[in-house]
Amino acid sequence: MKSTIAITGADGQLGSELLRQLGGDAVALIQSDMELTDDDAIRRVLSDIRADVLVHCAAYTAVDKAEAEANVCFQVNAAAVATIADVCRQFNTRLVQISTDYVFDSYAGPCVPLTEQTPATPRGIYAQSKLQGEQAAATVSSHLIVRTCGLYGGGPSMRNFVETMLRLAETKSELRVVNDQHCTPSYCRDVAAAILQLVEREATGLFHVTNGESVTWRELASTIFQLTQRSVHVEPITTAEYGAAAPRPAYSVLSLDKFQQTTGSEMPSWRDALQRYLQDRLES
Ligand SMILES: NC(=O)C1=CN([C@@H]2O[C@H](COP(=O)(O)OP(=O)(O)OC[C@H]3O[C@@H](n4cnc5c(N)ncnc54)[C@H](OP(=O)(O)O)[C@@H]3O)[C@@H](O)[C@H]2O)C=CC1
Ligand SMILES: Cc1cn([C@H]2C[C@H](O)[C@@H](COP(=O)(O)OP(=O)(O)O[C@H]3O[C@@H](C)C(=O)[C@@H](O)[C@H]3O)O2)c(=O)[nH]c1=O
Repeated sequence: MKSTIAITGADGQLGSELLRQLGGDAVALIQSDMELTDDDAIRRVLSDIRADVLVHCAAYTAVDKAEAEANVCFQVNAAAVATIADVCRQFNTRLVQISTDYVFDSYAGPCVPLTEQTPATPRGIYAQSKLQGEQAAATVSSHLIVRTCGLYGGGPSMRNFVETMLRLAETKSELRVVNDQHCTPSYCRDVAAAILQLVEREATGLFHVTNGESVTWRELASTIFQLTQRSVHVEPITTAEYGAAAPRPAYSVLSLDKFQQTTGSEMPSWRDALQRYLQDRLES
C-alpha cells in the first residue's frame, strides 16, 4: 500500500518545495487547515489524515520579532510540536521535524563544522523554541530531525536573505552587511531533495543538512551582486553594529558527514547552489 506523506507549512519555502518534488503526491497543510496555536485543531486534523510520514515544516520563523512575541513563538515552535508528537505516537506516524543551525547560538568552541553530537547552546527566543521543538519531536520513536540553515528559493516566498538583497539593490548602491557570522545558507531545492532521500531510507535521529562549505552574510551578499552583475558596494559590519533584536550565532556551520555517510550523497556547495538558484529564478 502506498504511504501517505503530509506536509505542514505547505505554502512556506521548504514545504512548497517538498510538495513540488513529491509531484503533489502529498497531503498539503497550511495555516487555515491547521492552526498551530490550536491544540484541538492539531489533534483533529492529524487524526483524520493518519499519515505514515508527517514532515513538519510550519514554524514561527520571524527571528527578531520572536524576541517580543515569545509566547506565540514557543507555542508554535515547541508546544505545538509536543501535541503533534503525541498524535504521531498514537497513529504510528513518522515525524520529520525541521530545525535550525540557530540552536548553536552561543557556541564558543573551535571553528570546525558542528556535528549532531555538538551540544546545542540556544540564546534567542526563536533558537530556544526550536530546540524545545526538537526535544518534543524526539519523543516519537521513528523521528527524523533535520537541522538546516538560511533557506532561500522555495515556492513564491520573497522572505529570505537572497531576495532581500536583490530587492534592496533596486534602490540602494551601498548596503551594510554583517561579516562576523559564519554559516551555510542553503537552497530549498537541495535541502528538500536531501530530506526526501533520508525519508526514503527511513533514517531516524538527528541530521544536519545544508549546502556545502561556509560563508559570511557579507560574502554571500557580494557574491549575489557579482553573479547578477549589480554594482552594489557591500560594507562589512559587525553583528553589534547591525544591532538586530535577536542574537545570531557567530559560527553555525553544520557538519554534513553523517548525511553523506548515510546517503552516500554529497551536498552541492553554497556557491554552486546560489548560481543555480539565480539561474532558476530567471527562467521561472
Ligand atoms: N527560513 C530559514 O532560513 C530556515 C528555516 N528553518 C526551519 O525550516 C522550516 C521551514 O522554514 P521556511 O519554509 O523557511 O518557513 P516559512 O517562513 O517560509 O514558512 C513557515 C510556514 O509556517 C506556517 N505557520 C507559521 N505560523 C503558523 C501557525 N501559527 N499555524 C500554522 N502554520 C503556521 C506559515 O504559514 P503562513 O504562510 O500562513 O504564515 C508558513 O507556511 C521551519 O521549521 C524553520 O524553523 C531552519 C533553518 C533556516
Ligand atoms: C537585510 C540585512 C541583514 N543583515 C544581517 C542580519 C542577520 O544577521 C543576517 C541574516 O539576515 P536574515 O534576517 O535574512 O536572516 P535570519 O532571519 O536570521 O535567517 C535565519 O532564518 C531562520 C528562520 C533560521 O532558522 C536560520 O537558519 C537563518 O538563516 O544578515 C545585514 O547585516 N544587513 C542587511 O541589510
